[in-house]
Amino acid sequence: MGSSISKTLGKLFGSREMKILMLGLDNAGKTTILYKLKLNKIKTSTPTVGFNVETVSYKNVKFNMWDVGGQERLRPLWRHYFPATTALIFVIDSSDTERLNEAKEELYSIISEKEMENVVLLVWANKQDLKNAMKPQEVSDFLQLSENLKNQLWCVIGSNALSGQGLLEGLSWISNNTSKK
Ligand SMILES: Nc1nc2c(ncn2[C@@H]2O[C@H](COP(=O)(O)OP(=O)(O)OP(=O)(O)O)[C@@H](O)[C@H]2O)c(=O)[nH]1
Ligand SMILES: [Mg+2]
Repeated sequence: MGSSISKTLGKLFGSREMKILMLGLDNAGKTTILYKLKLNKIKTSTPTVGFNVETVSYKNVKFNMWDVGGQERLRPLWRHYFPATTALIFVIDSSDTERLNEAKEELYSIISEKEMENVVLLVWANKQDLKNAMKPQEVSDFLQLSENLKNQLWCVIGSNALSGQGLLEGLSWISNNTSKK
């Protein structure tokens, strides 16, 4: 009841709420991104075992952001977080070129799931501040999304979780590319 009233009010005032699922290999920067957006602070984080969830409000949208641990032994748990996801954010450490192929395989295994076929996909090519980081376009080419994702909206944006560069741009892209109904 309360939730349906708030949804109706939300529609009147143009605000929306959506579930965002943030995944990616361990050490990609997911938790750092979450708390930079939520608190504008760099929280020294240890690897996530389980998940963190925070609501980030931006431009009349409440993004309920789920950040799930990315260590290999935890990845089989990812699918439990799929239901009701509007947007998938896949975070990549652009300086970890040795594990880029592993990241690509994990990304494709997520988006090939039936439950995820209608989500919009944002890839944050993170750690752009590092000298050896691949540029967003290089990450994008490597992932071959334009060849393989014909029916899904997707975008690759460079980010630096420490300074916040690229983070709000990513949320804006999600907001602009999801239904306003
Ligand atoms: N230089 C740089 N370091 C970053 C950036 N983003 C995150 N880091 C660092 O990368 C390390 C891992 O960050 P986390 O946010 O814990 O990574 P995670 O993706 O949550 O890892 P799991 O919880 O194991 O899945 C930390 O030491 C962060 O400070 C970035 O944009 N630039
Ligand atoms: Mg984490």
